[in-house]
Formats: sequence, C-alpha cells, structure tokens
Amino acid sequence: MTHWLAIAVPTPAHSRVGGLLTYRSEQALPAGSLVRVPLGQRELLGVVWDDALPPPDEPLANQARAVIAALDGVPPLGAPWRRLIEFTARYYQRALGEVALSALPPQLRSLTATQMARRLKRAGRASADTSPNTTELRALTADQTGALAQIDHKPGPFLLFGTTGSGKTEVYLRAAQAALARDAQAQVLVLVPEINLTPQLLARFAERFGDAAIACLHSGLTPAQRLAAWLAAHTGAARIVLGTRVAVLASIPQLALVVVDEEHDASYKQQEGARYSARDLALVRGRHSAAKVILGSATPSLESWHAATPVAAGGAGRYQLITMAHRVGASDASPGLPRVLRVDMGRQPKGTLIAPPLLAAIGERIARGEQALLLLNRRGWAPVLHCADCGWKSECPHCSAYRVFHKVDRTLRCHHCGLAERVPRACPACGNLDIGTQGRGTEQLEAQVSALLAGVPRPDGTPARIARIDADSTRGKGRLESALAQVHAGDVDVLVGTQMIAKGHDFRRVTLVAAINPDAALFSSDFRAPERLFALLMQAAGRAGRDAASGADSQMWVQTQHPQHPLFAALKAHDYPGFAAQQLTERQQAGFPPFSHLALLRAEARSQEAAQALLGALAAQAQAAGAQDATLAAALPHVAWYPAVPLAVQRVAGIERAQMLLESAHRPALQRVLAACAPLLQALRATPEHRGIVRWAIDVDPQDL
Ligand SMILES: Nc1ncnc2c1ncn2[C@@H]1O[C@H](COP(=O)(O)OP(=O)(O)OP(=O)(O)O)[C@@H](O)[C@H]1O
Ligand SMILES: [Zn+2]
Repeated sequence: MTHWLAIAVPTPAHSRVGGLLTYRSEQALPAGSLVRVPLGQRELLGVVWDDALPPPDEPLANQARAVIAALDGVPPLGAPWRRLIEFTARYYQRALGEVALSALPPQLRSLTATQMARRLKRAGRASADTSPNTTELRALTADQTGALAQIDHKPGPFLLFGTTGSGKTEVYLRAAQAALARDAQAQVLVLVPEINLTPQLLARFAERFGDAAIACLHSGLTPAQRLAAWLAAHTGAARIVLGTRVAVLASIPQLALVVVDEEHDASYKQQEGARYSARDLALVRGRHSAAKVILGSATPSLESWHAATPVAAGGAGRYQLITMAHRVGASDASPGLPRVLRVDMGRQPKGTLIAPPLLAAIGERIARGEQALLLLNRRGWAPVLHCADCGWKSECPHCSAYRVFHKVDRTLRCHHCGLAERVPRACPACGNLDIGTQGRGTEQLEAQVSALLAGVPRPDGTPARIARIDADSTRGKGRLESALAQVHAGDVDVLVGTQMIAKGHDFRRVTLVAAINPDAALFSSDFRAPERLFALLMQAAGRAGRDAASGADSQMWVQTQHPQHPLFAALKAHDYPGFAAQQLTERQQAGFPPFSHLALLRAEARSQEAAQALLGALAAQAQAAGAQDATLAAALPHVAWYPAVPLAVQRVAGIERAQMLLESAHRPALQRVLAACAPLLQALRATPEHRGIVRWAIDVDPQDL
C-alpha cells in the first residue's frame, strides 16, 4: 500500500514550498521518522513531519517521488520537538525544513545503517548510573532553600534574580536533581552563554551527576562528537543536556526542566540564519513540553525583569520572581559586595591610564597576595594609528572602520573583515616617519601595567605576575581554559582583559576589580547600551570578594569622565532594581521593548543606495499587498515603518549594509507583516532592478540596533 508523506527537507529559506514536500512510501512511517529522500539530483535527509496524508490529486501523485530509505533504529522525533521547530521557523521567518535540518547533526546524513547501529549502541551504553553524588552536599543557604521551595511548588517560569556569588549554580543542581528523582526518565536542559567561559559550571554538573549522564552540545564539537551528544539526548541516555544556544533545538524527548544561566547574555541570540533567541525559545519549549523553566541572572535582561514584575507594580507578571539577595557566607550587616569607587578622570592629567589611587590600591592587593582584575573592552594595542602631519588614519579599505594596531605581531587588523597587514614604517599618505597611536587596548594596558607595577613585590618578594585574557590571547584550543585555570590557581596577580573576564567566573582570590575606561557606552545610539554597560560592570564587580573571608574589604573601581552619571550611582548602590525601573520608564516613554516589539529588515549590496532601494521597494509593496489580503490589511496600521538607514558600521568587506526598523505594540500584527515581507523580499531580489543585492535578512527581536 502507498503512503503519502509530508516531509521536511532543507530547501532554501522562503522557497515557495516552505520546506515541506510530498513523497510516497511503501512502508508506513510514523511522524518524526528520519528518512533519506531524493531532491533534484541530490539525496537529502528529511523528517516525516506529520501523520500520513490523504492520497493527493493526480498531477501531484504522479510527480511525488519515493522515499529512498528510513534511518533504522533512530527513534522518531517527538511532537513537542516538531512544534518547537515549527514555532522557530514561523516566528523567525525561515523555512521549516531549513530550521529542522540545521537542528540535526550533519552526520545523520552520511552514516550507513551498520555505522548508525554502532553509534546508537554506544549512546545507549552511556546511560549508566545517574544517581547523583550527594556524599558531600553542603548545607543550603536560606536564600537557596527559599528559592528551591518556590521552584518546587509553583509552575514557573521563574526568574532567579540572585546577586553575584549568591550560589545560583547550587540551585540549578538541586532543581535538576529533584526533577530527575521525580521521574526515572526525566531530562534536564542547561543553557550557558559560552561553553569555554564556563568550565566551572560544567565541572560542577559532572561532579554531581557523573560524566556519563551529561551530553554537551555546542558549536565547537567535531561532527562525530555532535552526533554522539545528539543521540544521547535524543534516545534519553543523557539525563542532562548542557550546552550553548544551539542546544535549545536539540531533541530532548523527556524534558522536565530548562535552566538558562546568565539569561541576560547577548550570545543567546543567533546572528545568522534563523536569528533565534535561545532564551526565548527555552520558554516556548518549556510550554510545549510542560517543563519548568528557570532563567537565572544577577543582572536580568530588562525584558525578563519586566515579565517578572507583578502587574500591580506595572510589570507583565508572567514569570515568578525569586530573589537571592545575599552572597554565600554574607549577612544582612555585611552583604559582602564590593565597595564601588568612582575616579573622576577629568581631574587626572590628560592621558592618565590608571589614576594614582587606583594604582596604589592594586599594589596593596598584590602585597597581600590577593588578585586584581582590570577590565578594558577593547583588544589590541591601540584602536587607531594616525599621522599627525597629514591626518591619515588606519582606515580599513574594505570597511567603514579603523584597523586596530596589534603590537605583538606588528599588524594593523580589521576586526570586521579580518584584513591584516604589516604596520607601515611611515605614513602611507605623506611619508612622515612619526606616526602614532590613538587610544588604548588590552595589549597596551597589559604592557603598561607591567611597567607600572614592576617595583611592587608580592608577599614573598617576587615580582607581580600580569596576564591577559581576550579573544587574541586565547585563540588556540585550550588556551582560555588554561589561562582561567592559572587565575584560579593563584599564578596570576593582575588579570587584564575584555568582557571575557567579567562573566560568571568564581574567582576566589580577586578582591579588586577596575573598569579602566567604560565611558564610550554611555553615549551609544543603541537604546540597549546602558543596560549592557550596567550588566557588564555589575558582573565585573561580582568577581570581587567572592570569598567571605576577604570579601568584606573588596573594591570595584570605575574610571570615568562622568562620575555623577546615574548609571554609576546605581552601580555604587548595587541597585539593579532601581536601575531597571529607571530604564524601563525611559523605554516606556520612547516606546521601546519590552513595551513594543521590533524587527529589522536588513539588506546588503555593493552600494548603499541599492541596499536602501530594496528596503524602500519592500515597504511600498507590503502596503500594496494589503489591498489583496484582509489579515495583512488589518495588521499594517499597527506597524510603524522607519526609513531605511545605513548600519552603524556601514560597510564590511566591501559590502554596504542598510536596515529598516519595524515597530509595533502588537506582536501578532508585526508577525503578520513580517510573514508578508519574506516572500516579497525574495521576489524583489530576483528582479533586474535589485540585481545588486548580495543578501537580505529578517531579524526578529534584534539585539543590536
Ligand atoms: N550552600 C552553600 N554553602 C557554601 N558555599 C556555597 C553554597 N552554595 C554555593 N556556594 C559557593 O558559593 C560560590 C558562589 O556560587 P555560584 O558560583 O553559584 O554563584 P552565582 O550565584 O552563580 O554567581 P554569579 O552570578 O556571580 O556567577 C561558589 O564558590 C559556590 O561553590
Ligand atoms: Zn575591514
């Protein structure tokens, strides 16, 4: 008997068919089955999307090709996973088949039946003993006990607002333990922003539940590792799936709990293809699978904070707020958070790198055998090289950005397109030999701090040890892990770095943190810049004084030209709620998220005019399309269209970039309009007028404006 199946295949985004094609099969195949199917000349992996279809009409029935084979032994993908993929494709305006197939490990395509059987057997073996190692469990703090009681009794979703060092990890571990104990099949998904930056969290889960119980999913895996981890999650062998944003789309059939650690982190947003937010999908997923969801942060995103604020207090009241206000080992009398000191750089001699009182404070820490972190969010030696005679600057020929001077290898490097060239000896424009740098990056900070601290001895009389962690210093495999391990081991006295050093680390001996030059973000045009800066500084401060014994005396220094800025005042008071309330008031007045919903339409072309022309044509066509479509016509008046403008970095690698902002207070209306935009963009691009377009994209809930 012939069965007719709708199968998801990876057709290009927004193709007419939307990613589901009809195939025939002589074998009955349940929804979710993985199959190999022909498409054109190729053989592709596909997913049977629904139960069998009724026989189609003649022409289609004759055209439909036959399924080549089913992937034996791999259990079908469950309905909750398929609903999640459908949601992702629809909400982020991509083709279903593309999203579905990109969430599957590529090796599924290439393995023979025997190879697959072997992999499955191996995955099954992993599910050894998952009873947690509870031999040396610590007594919980009162905050932790309270948090767990709420998680136990309420449905969620939860926003775990726990100050830095309040012990959120232990709450995740115990909540996971409880979920696994409740049901012998249950699985837990733990999302982290970046796997390499959080080796400690992974280590704590492995220590508690055993390596065999955990599957790790992130973008740094080899194809074989990715398949093994995916199979472990899909077959249920892995009770805990821990990973970065990609893990949110894994098949986890018995999902009972989702944890999103550092939920405010921007790396949860995918920046290409389906531009999904793993944090937002975690909530959708929790709903589909009836799993509890915990979002955790000391500095929640304002979206999450608003959602967790009760309606009576002006919030949306959608999440339950759990507060952990105390650091582990601290008391009400001494909350253990560092004292914040602002240095008015306007009163320092021009060009001062580190103000004398800060330098003295760092020296004191070194002399006591404690550690200091110096934060500067700019890598390289200097952001610009310039000629004082003719005004030449180290512009990138292909991007609207300056190339950064890296002294280690004496290169000028573009951080946008990657172009690297040897530093010229003389000004390329006028031949002047006296070319100089402007501004400072971490490389220079490291060198100058080493010089400034050369005479400062450690307790045993040996010289202070300075190290640096940024994207340059940690390029090789394992280098970040070993650099972090050195800091933990106490082999470093002063650590210089970018935001990488401010994230989640549980450094036990750091008692001083300094932001060297955080001012640039105060005046950014992106409405999220203050939120990001505040979170960065509060997280950075949170690395200081995590050991209660030395914590009482810890310090966070901020060097600024604007010491009176309210953002720094809120930081000084460790007042996230106050800062959030002030920001949310501004956003409400300006009509920004979470009080409205945004989407960006982006176009890239050889010329800025061509990129903007596509967006302009789209706006006109979308309005015109409303005349033919009642639901679109109803949605259009709820959506504001802003004019097409160049991106902040307008040109990258010779390609001009433009964007158009869409804003609406009404999410379904925005979704309806976006759904109309995707096929229109596709069609417009194919016309001769828009031949110059290189690519276009739709970014729903964009992070960067
Ligand atoms: N109940 C407890 N008793 C003793 N120590 C604890 C307890 N809970 C957690 N700790 C320790 O407190 C420290 C801080 O915990 P953790 O790293 O989970 O903080 P956090 O809330 O995630 O902070 P951050 O947001 O800064 O990452 C860790 O060293 C952890 O081992
Ligand atoms: Zn460039």
